[in-house]
Formats: sequence, C-alpha cells, structure tokens
Amino acid sequence: MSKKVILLTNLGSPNSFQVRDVRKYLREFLMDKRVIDLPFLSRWLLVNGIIAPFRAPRSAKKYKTIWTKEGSPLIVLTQKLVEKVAHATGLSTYMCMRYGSPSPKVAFEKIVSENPNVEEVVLFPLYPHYAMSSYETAVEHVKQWWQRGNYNFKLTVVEPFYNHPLYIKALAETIKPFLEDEYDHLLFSYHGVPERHILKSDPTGQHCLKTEDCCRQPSGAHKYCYRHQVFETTRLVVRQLQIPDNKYSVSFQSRLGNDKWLGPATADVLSQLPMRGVKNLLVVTPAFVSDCLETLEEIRQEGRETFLSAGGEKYQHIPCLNLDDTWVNTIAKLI
Ligand SMILES: C=CC1=C(C)c2cc3[nH]c(cc4nc(cc5[nH]c(cc1n2)c(C)c5CCC(=O)O)C(CCC(=O)O)=C4C)c(C)c3C=C
Ligand SMILES: [Fe+2]
Ligand SMILES: [Fe+2]
Repeated sequence: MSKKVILLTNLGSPNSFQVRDVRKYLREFLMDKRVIDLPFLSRWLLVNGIIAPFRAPRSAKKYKTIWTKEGSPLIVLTQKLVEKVAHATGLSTYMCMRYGSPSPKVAFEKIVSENPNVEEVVLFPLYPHYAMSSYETAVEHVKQWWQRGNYNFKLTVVEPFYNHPLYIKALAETIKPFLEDEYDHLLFSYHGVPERHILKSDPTGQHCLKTEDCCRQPSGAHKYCYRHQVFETTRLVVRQLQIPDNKYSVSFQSRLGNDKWLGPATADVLSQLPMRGVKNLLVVTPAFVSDCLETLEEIRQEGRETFLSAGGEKYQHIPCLNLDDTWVNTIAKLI
C-alpha cells in the first residue's frame, strides 16, 4: 500500500490477432481525433468504410507473426516492465493503455482498491518524444478518466524525456554492443507522423517546417515538435557513441494514407542504401521503448526483406529498451 503510485501508459494492442479483434482495435485507435485529425463524420467514414475493413485482415496477419504464447509483445513487455519498475522504486506500479485494455478507468479502480491511502499517481507515458498522436493523446485520455472519477489523489505527469542524459545513456548502451562488429551504417527509424500534425502542434504558428533546418534553430516550438525531438535524440546518441556523420541517418516509418508525412520514409531508405554502398546495416527504433508490431514486423521482418532484396548483405535490428536495467533505473530516476 503506497501513498505514491506509478502508472505506466503505453499505446495498447488488439486482444488477439483475430481479424475481429484487430478491426475493433483499429477502429478505436483511428477514431482518435489526435491520430486522424479530420472532422468526426469524415473520420468515421474513412475509418469504418475504408481503413478498418481493408486494413484489419492485413494487420491481423502481421500481428500473427509476432504474437507470443503470453500475448502481444507490447502488452507483455509493458507488464514485465511494471514488475521491474515496482522492484526498482519500491512503489506500487500499474499500467494502462490508450487503446484496448487495461483502460485508465480499470487501472484507477485497481489502484484505489489496493492503495486506499494513495495521495499521488505519477503517470509515466512510455513515449520519449512529444506527438499529438502518441504522448498528448495518452496523457489527455488518462486525465479525462481521472477527472471523471473525481478521485482524491493528485495526478502528476512525467514530461517527454527525448534529451534526458539518463535516457540517452540507456539508449546508447543498447546500441554500443552492435557497433563492436563491422557495420556500414546505423539507421535511426522513428515512427512517422503527418506533417500537418507538426504544424498543428507548433504553438508559435510560424516556426515548424517553415525552413529546412527549423528543427536546428532555437525555438519555443521545440517543446511540442516531434521532428525536433527525434533529431535531438539522434544527435545526442551519436555524440555519445562518437559515430561519424557519414555513418548514420534518420528516417520515418509506418506511413498511413495519402497525406504528406515526415520523410524520408524508412522503406525508401532501406531500398536505396545498398545502391549507395551500404551492405551491412544496423537499424534502431527509438520512438518505441518496447518492441511491438512496428519494430518486430515492419522493421525486423519486412525491413530486412526490403534491404536484402535491394542488394544489402547483413541487416540487424537493435531491440528496443524493453526490460534493460539501465532503462528501468532511468524510469525510476525520472519519476
Ligand atoms: C494516422 C495514423 C497513425 C499515426 C499518426 C501514428 C502515430 C504514432 N504511433 C506510435 C506508436 C505505435 N503505433 C503502432 C501501431 C499503429 N500505428 C498506426 C497508425 C498511426 N500511428 C496503426 C494503424 C497501427 C496499428 C497497426 C497497423 O495496422 O499498422 C504501435 C504498435 C502497436 C502494437 O500493438 O504493437 C505503436 C507502439 C507513435 C509513437 C506515434 C507517433 C509518434
Ligand atoms: Fe502508430
Ligand atoms: Fe520543428
């Protein structure tokens, strides 16, 4: 029974890899106005008429390739992380998901029943970077359930940690062993977002995406700029690992729909790198702290096929931070 309790929050997965569960999950996910930011009716028609029916069977097949006996890797890893964080901090630790289960409501009820004297819940969003479709929606969703429940405890939220020295150290440590063998290039593949999301999140309304190097010019907009934050994570990690400028690059994966997304697209880069002489490639995916569909299927499996069939010879995906001890201690210290 703790007065202070930790709540980890992540994206969530379908309940199973059956098409009906994947369809239900995609509907909930893509009807989020911070993910597909269209007016309700247009969004409803697009999601229910096109995306969910066509995408669900394809996504279900992909989920099947990564599903484990214990369930979805993202859920299983987050559950195991809960146990490790509880051990490292000595505080009761719980998890909730933005989509699917457990919902914030279920988590809050469990927290209150197991910790009747709880005074503070510290919410730790498992996203290093701010994006309206990841960090912002997760935090707003939890806050909504907290307000609705009229609970007696306060809710505090840990900020994005994309440039925090301890996070950078943990990330660099997971990459370091892979650099000991020969490699030609290290690709930082981040989850993409539509450019419109970057513009919408710019509180100045006049900085983001106005110039090619906007993300490298000082600005108050960076607090909410996903593009700036992923460049910063990359810059700090390569500086720590002393990776020369010509041996790494950044790309953006998981594009959906016809809007203009941040680029270059990971799939394009993977098919072009062999033509530029890169035969031995390392790929790291720092937008994700736990391995999931987007890292295990899109990068580890599909990415390898793309790279090798374009003439690449060796391809390695560096696992996410997952249950790494330095990462667990980083979470404990950030809290
Ligand atoms: C408009 C569509 C999407 C935006 C914007 C988006 C941003 C975004 N997503 C993550 C993290 C994850 N996304 C995952 C899966 C996933 N993402 C989208 C769409 C958008 N994401 C879809 C449709 C899916 C489902 C799978 C599929 O059909 O491709 C996952 C993995 C979930 C799992 O169960 O393993 C994660 C994690 C971030 C961090 C982000 C913005 C920065
Ligand atoms: Fe996503
Ligand atoms: Fe920016």
